[in-house]
Amino acid sequence: MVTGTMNVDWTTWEPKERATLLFVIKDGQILLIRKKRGLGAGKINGPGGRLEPGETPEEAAVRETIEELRITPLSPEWRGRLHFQFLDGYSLTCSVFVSPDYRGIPMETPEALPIWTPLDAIPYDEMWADDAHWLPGVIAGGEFEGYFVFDGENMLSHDVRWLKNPPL
Ligand SMILES: Nc1[nH]c(=O)nc2c1ncn2[C@H]1C[C@H](O)[C@@H](COP(=O)(O)OP(=O)(O)OP(=O)(O)O)O1
Repeated sequence: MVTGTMNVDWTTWEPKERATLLFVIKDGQILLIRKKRGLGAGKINGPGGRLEPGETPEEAAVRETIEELRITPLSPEWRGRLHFQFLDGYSLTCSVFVSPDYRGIPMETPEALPIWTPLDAIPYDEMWADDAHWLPGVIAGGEFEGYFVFDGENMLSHDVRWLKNPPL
């Protein structure tokens, strides 16, 4: 439930939509995208998008990566779940996966431009504001649940709970 002061009761919270993010991490680099359309157009992120009816999050993460970059991510591992409440009432949950390998060659599509990025040079200032709070821990091998309130692109609150391998 959402109140005027935006205190969110996450125990009863239900997202309006479900989506995914997938990061291929290989040879000291992470495969990011410049998103060309949809929610967060212009930002750097991982490939991903909303689930289609009947899909599991893992199936959607693989499908979206094929659609956006023309590669097939291999052995995706579930690493976390993001919960976003927006002030305008929109809400979204997003399952995060990591793949250690892939088949194919990343290509630009109408949806995304692939950007191989060294792990020590991730451009957090061009990404959604929550990413800096959980992506370093995911790269370090952690699993998490993250809870965020946004006003448009402005992050109002963040709470990241590590389930496994919390970052030091
Ligand atoms: N605060 C946030 N931090 C983050 O890292 N990713 C976010 C985010 N808010 C949304 N996303 C990502 C998750 C998901 O991959 C994507 C959902 O955006 P959209 O609903 O626009 O989906 P797309 O247009 O990419 O795909 P379709 O569902 O195929 O239309 O945006």
